[in-house]
Amino acid sequence: MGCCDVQGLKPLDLAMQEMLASIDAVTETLTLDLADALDYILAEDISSPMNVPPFDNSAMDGYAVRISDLTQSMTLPLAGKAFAGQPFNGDWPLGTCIRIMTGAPVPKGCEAVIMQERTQVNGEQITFENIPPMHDNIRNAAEDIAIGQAVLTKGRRLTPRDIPMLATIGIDKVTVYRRLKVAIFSTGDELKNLGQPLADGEIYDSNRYSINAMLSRLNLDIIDFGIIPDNEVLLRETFIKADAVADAVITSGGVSVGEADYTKVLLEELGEIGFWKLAIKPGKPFAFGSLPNSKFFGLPGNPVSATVTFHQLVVPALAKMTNQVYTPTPRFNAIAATKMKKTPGRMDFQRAIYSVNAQGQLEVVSTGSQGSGVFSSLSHSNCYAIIEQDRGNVEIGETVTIEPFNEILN
Ligand SMILES: Nc1nc2c(c(=O)[nH]1)N[C@H]1C(S)=C(S)[C@@H](COP(=O)(O)OP(=O)(O)OC[C@H]3O[C@@H](n4cnc5c(N)ncnc54)[C@H](O)[C@@H]3O)O[C@H]1N2
Ligand code: MOO
Repeated sequence: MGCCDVQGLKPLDLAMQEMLASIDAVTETLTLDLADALDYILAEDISSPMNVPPFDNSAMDGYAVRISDLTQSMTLPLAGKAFAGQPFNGDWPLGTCIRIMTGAPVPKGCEAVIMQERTQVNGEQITFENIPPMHDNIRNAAEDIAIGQAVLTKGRRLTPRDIPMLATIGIDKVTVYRRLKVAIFSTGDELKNLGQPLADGEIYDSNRYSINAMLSRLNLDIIDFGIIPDNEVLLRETFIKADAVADAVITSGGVSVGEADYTKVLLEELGEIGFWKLAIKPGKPFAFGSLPNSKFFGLPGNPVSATVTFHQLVVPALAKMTNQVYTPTPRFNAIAATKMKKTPGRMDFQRAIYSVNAQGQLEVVSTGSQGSGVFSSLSHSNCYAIIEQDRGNVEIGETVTIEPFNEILN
């Protein structure tokens, strides 16, 4: 078949390629006031309708001068004032200077602005310490952005840096893609909601908290169906309801091979399996597929596996669904300062802590137990140590790839 390794596990890069290729992005757009557009995905290219700054203006509070006047005399009488928003529009006689404030348009003929700290003021007579270079302290029209220049492109997620950029060029409405609707539920008879006492064999549902928290970092609508017990009829009903209202359905649990693991069976019955079983650790039984109206992401029940697979696979998939031009999180080489146990066969996303050592090098230590149920290992970490599929144990001093956590986990 050529798609999988000997254990029938699909390598992560192949799974990512297949998953992203099968995802269609939403096409519906809406027009929003700029102030409401944070975190939406831009559905248009934006070029500037104006120059920024729109006019030559002063970078300092001081005095507008002509250089030729200063070569005659270092003391010039004052001939007027220019404020930001109140330009000097009068006649500017030769041999005089104009008082000017930061941001005020420079008067016609001005060759430099001298900051007031470099002057002595004696009534209306201003004495300058030295002759400045041409154009000193003048901010040129269009030096930031020229009219017609490309500013932001389609597919950009609007950040707190982009909103003021668009305000600067006078854009008050933007066309963006609509928010995704994402349905989530946890499966498992053993799961209880917070606030309820635990009977023997029961645990709290923490996966919906991690999925909800990570989804909250993205700009989308969450429809939470709660905990669904391991009951095929109830699960089928919930799959159908979730698919009817959402663009993406995300579940946790029930994807393994146990007797109560119905997720894969229902996905096969109601839709189509894209893949199931990846060569990654944690997260081997991650399932991806299509339902009639939505894409389906089945996260493994183990809490670390659910978080890691959501972070590594579902976040890029949701980005594609919203038309976002997605930039992968940067990875770096670091020196292992502890041993890391690893069996060849799957790509490990071990939980680790990176820091800069006394020699200025990146170094990484393991957070200890790497069990998929040991959530404290993730809670204490600040990065993944990503150990290649075919590699074995990592010894102290070896180089290992790290991925510091991005804004989804921080
Ligand atoms: N015979 C095999 N058994 C298992 C395999 C396997 O290949 N063969 N894979 C293991 C791996 S790897 C994982 S990961 C898990 C995945 O199992 P499921 O997705 O079916 O999840 P569950 O069995 O429902 O639960 C696993 C574990 O996680 C706890 N859990 C489930 N949901 C939640 C939740 N919402 N919040 C907190 N904890 C949760 C659950 O109680 C179990 O302890 O399968 C292995 N087994
Ligand atoms: O691969 Mo499972 O996700 O280790 O726990």
